[in-house]
Amino acid sequence: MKILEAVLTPVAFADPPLLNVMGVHEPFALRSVVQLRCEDGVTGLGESYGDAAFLGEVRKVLPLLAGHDVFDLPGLHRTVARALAGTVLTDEHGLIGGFSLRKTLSSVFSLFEVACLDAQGHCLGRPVTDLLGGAARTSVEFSAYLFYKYGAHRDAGRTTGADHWGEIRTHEQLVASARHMADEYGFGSLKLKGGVFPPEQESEAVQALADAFPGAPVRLDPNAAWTSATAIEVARELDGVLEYLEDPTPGIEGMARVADAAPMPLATNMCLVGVDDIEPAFRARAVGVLLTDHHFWGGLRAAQALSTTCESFGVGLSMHSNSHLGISLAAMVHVAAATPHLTYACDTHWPWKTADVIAPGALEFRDGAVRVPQTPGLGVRIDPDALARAHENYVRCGLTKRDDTTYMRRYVPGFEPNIARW
Ligand SMILES: O=C([O-])C(=O)C[C@H](O)[C@@H](O)C(=O)[O-]
Ligand SMILES: [Mg+2]
Repeated sequence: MKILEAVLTPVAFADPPLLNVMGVHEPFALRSVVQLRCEDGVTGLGESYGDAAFLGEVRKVLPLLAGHDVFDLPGLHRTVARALAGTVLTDEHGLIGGFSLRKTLSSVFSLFEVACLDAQGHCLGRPVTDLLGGAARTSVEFSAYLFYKYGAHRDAGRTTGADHWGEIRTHEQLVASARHMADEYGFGSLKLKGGVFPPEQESEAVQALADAFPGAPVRLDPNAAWTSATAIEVARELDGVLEYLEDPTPGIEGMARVADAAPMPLATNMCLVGVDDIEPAFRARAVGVLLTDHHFWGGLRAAQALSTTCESFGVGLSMHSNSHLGISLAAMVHVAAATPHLTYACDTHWPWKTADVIAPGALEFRDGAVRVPQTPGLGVRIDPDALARAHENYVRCGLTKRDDTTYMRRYVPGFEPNIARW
């Protein structure tokens, strides 16, 4: 099954003003959509990051794909490596850890690997899960991803685009947002994105969530906003309340110090973000739960392989998420379904978006889980009108990278990221 043409469409979709350690989400989140047009009318879909630097690397690969067999993934890897030739992509936010040649290659390869697997599935008439060795589960559980947020966006001093969530700052507002999400999606576990307010406030917020949802597992992710001493203090305070504590402090060494004293496991999508980090992080016992993400781990097969690695070392495994659309959710669901050692409900930003590029109906949440599509490939199709609208958003919004910190300065002049602030 040969690729005839690879088409890249940069897209943007409305994103609420969600707060994190780096600042606040801008009015649009950027993504890339790739369509591999293949023989026999087959199209393979992939989705990933949409900032200009990433798109620039993806564009180097596009012209090399015509004639490539979608079943030759090692050959695809060599082609991508050749096209990128030593580039290291960085980002402004560092929310998914450090940068490296390998991570850059893994990120760009992933976009095309997913699209090839989708095309393979269409060619064979089998879902992607089957191509990954079969389903370990028929549905994939997700947690409610809670954020503090502003009530509306700010466009050069003007307040615009209020959303139905309203402001989320107080414990009451946070619990109400969790209730809303749990009612609408049926989520059984909760994750709070922290690193926004002082640790005492976020610790009390977690307690308020635990009180409001008795028995529901709760996680807190301050994205390395704390020193290791503070992290140990908060971890002890939340003994018996938190299912796991995610990236409380920067670096493998700091995480190891906290892990040694914390009563609950530490999870990460920041200090262990590629194969080169596995040995040092596991040796230091810095991590109890690895949050994989096929977008930067090198595709669905590389993410799936972490199942064996983590199980061998007694480390739990779950999944990280950035703002994403339906092609990515489908990919996340298929790889999670085909990952035997998946030990916690996965993350998704899904509830925060209001539009998509895929035709509705393929992916639905029931009781906090998405049923694994049984149709060929990823099981999702592009809605051409929706894709055109999302591309128009991209052109009109004028954003070329994610920069939560600069945008935050419209709300808080002089704001600096909260990394290791407390
Ligand atoms: O678990 C995480 O660290 C993330 O999901 C990082 C994200 O970028 C999140 O903080 C966000 O979207 O603000
Ligand atoms: Mg995280």
